[in-house]
Amino acid sequence: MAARGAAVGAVVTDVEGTTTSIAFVKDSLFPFAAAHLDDFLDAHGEEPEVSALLAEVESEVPDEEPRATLHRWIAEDRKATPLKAIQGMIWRAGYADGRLHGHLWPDVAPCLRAWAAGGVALYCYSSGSEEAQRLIFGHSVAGDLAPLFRGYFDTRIGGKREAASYAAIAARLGLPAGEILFLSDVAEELDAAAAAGLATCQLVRPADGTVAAGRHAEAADFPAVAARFGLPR
Ligand SMILES: CSCCC(=O)C(=O)COP(=O)(O)O
Ligand SMILES: [Mg+2]
Repeated sequence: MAARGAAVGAVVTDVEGTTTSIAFVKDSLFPFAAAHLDDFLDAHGEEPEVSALLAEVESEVPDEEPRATLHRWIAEDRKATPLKAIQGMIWRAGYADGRLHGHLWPDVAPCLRAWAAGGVALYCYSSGSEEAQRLIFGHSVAGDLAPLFRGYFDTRIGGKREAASYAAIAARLGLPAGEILFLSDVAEELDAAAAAGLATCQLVRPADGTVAAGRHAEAADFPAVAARFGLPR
């Protein structure tokens, strides 16, 4: 269960299912990446950054062509770090020319603005790459929210269901773990954060069909998070 009483100095938020609808990620972002993967690899596959990511894919699945592995991983919604990095690079062009706009639930932007203005340090931790996180907030339906965030963490720091990842994030923030509030829709991620000493709150958004786990504080939207944890409003 979430710690109660310690003032929240920082909020670390998940994206899919927390700030953003699951449908946007699954029905817009992932199909966009799948549709443009081949063209992207044809154009950029020899560039050092991309070829290093392809080598990572190949080292994980040596008996399959990396391009086929990436297509399969997209279809399976695998949270594999090199896939996530390549997806972010593909989405970059879509956000830049207006084919993509980052979905945010309407309650999210006003709260993020109020929390940042009130001195709460905002961070993001998602399976999506750091670039994908900057893009979704930087090109959001509510405008450019990227300046509100002090930092972004992806699975390069560790998996979202591992307590060590949250301990590493707390160390990077330089705050006691109990003063950091982690928001997510996924109970196993919240379990890991709580095991590292972070305060936790599960976003249980009816529109996403999230099921309450019953072992963390719960909120249906960001204003309810603010009310529960005494955040600026
Ligand atoms: C950061 S936008 C892309 C989201 C994504 O690729 C993903 O896998 C969602 O994972 P999350 O950890 O935000 O639930
Ligand atoms: Mg999520």
